[in-house]
Amino acid sequence: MTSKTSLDKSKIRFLLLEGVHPSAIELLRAQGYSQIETVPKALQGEELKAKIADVHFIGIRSQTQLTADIFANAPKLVAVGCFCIGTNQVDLNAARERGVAVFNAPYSNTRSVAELVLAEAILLLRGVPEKSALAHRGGWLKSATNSYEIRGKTLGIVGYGSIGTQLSVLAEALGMHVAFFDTVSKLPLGNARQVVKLHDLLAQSDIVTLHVPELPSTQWMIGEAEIAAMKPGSILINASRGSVVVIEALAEALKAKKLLGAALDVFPVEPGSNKDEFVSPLRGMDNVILTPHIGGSTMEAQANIGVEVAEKLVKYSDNGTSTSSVNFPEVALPTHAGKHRLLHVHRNQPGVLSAINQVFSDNKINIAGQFLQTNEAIGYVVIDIDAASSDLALEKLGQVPGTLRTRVLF
Ligand SMILES: NC(=O)c1ccc[n+]([C@@H]2O[C@H](COP(=O)([O-])OP(=O)(O)OC[C@H]3O[C@@H](n4cnc5c(N)ncnc54)[C@H](O)[C@@H]3O)[C@@H](O)[C@H]2O)c1
Ligand SMILES: O=C(O)CC[C@@H](O)C(=O)O
Repeated sequence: MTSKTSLDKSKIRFLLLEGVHPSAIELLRAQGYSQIETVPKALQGEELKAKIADVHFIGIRSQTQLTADIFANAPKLVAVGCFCIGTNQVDLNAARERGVAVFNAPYSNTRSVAELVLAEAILLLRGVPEKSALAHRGGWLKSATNSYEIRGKTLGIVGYGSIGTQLSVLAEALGMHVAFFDTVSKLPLGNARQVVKLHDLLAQSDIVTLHVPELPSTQWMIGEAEIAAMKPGSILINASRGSVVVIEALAEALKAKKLLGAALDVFPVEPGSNKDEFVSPLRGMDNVILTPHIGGSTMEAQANIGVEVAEKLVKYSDNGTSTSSVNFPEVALPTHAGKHRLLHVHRNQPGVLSAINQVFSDNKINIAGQFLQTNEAIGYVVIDIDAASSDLALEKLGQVPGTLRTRVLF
């Protein structure tokens, strides 16, 4: 071994925020990583900049905003683990520009969200939130008025992805009719049917539930006009992102009794920790279920997410495998026993690959294995070579125009 460039595992620092499940920490430790700092809440601003400046991997959930400014203060950062589905809290382009790979857990909490939504639909159709709140204040509302079975009702799902489809199957098992709206043509499961226009879906659903990602096209997609298009006496459920619903329009519709009730798990502004105050125009409305962004917060989901994302970070750290990254070219790599592995992340521009190959031919370095994948913005080349040449090759690769980041593993 001649090189001192591969960072020893004992020096690789992880920062895990927002109460990432201990299963992640256990897995990292079992894989030989010992420098793991945990913080139970989200960090922001100067506090986040100070912490991220020194770490190689950061783990977050939905509250920590990783902006271009934050990435500019993270010179050592190799990868981000989002211990959740949503990645809207991360500036994925800024990460990519710095050669930082971002991973998430696209499936582990989907069942938890689907179960919560169904439970809320049942409780709201029975008027349970108001009846329970009244009973807590000493009241007694034994009445069938505005109480309905879920059987035979139409569930309108907006966004028929991992969560929407699970919900579809579970809802049909309870005897519901399912209709959905999605911008992409989707195979309907069971007897579900796709509706072409959002407003048509809204007009025919007894319960509308939102399962779209946060995107420019989904921002405020449910506003005054959409709520007006909903059936009188119907229910709105949002467990997607707070930016999807215009909360003031919803509050007005609830006050006007246009809607029977609503359940919200996500909000335009959410407290960063359990100690901060939750502020919303929906506070105090007994026919509204308000939950603190816990759609995916079950012991099962969090434990699975901890393992899933930690495994992805370990694979990327140990071996360079970037499979299922949300912003990075995906490369599944074999082991590299006996060889040094060079990782080169570069802008996807003409001439970079030939310049890389030139480094090896000019310096007479034999390539034992080479792997390449590109996306529209960056390229990721992995090259296995003999240990004796790795210091020189790494230095030369770093000088190739268009280079964003280099690493060596052995
Ligand atoms: N409340 C929680 O705790 C919680 C937990 C998990 C996920 N989520 C949120 O739920 C979202 C959905 O999760 P998923 O796993 O089902 O995602 P997914 O990517 O599998 O599915 C999203 C679906 O929305 C569709 N879509 C995109 N834009 C649309 C538009 N403008 N109109 C209609 N459909 C559109 C997509 O085509 C896709 O089918 C996540 O992005 C995340 O923000 C919240
Ligand atoms: O656990 C969280 O903070 C986010 C959960 C959910 O919104 C997700 O995107 O998976």
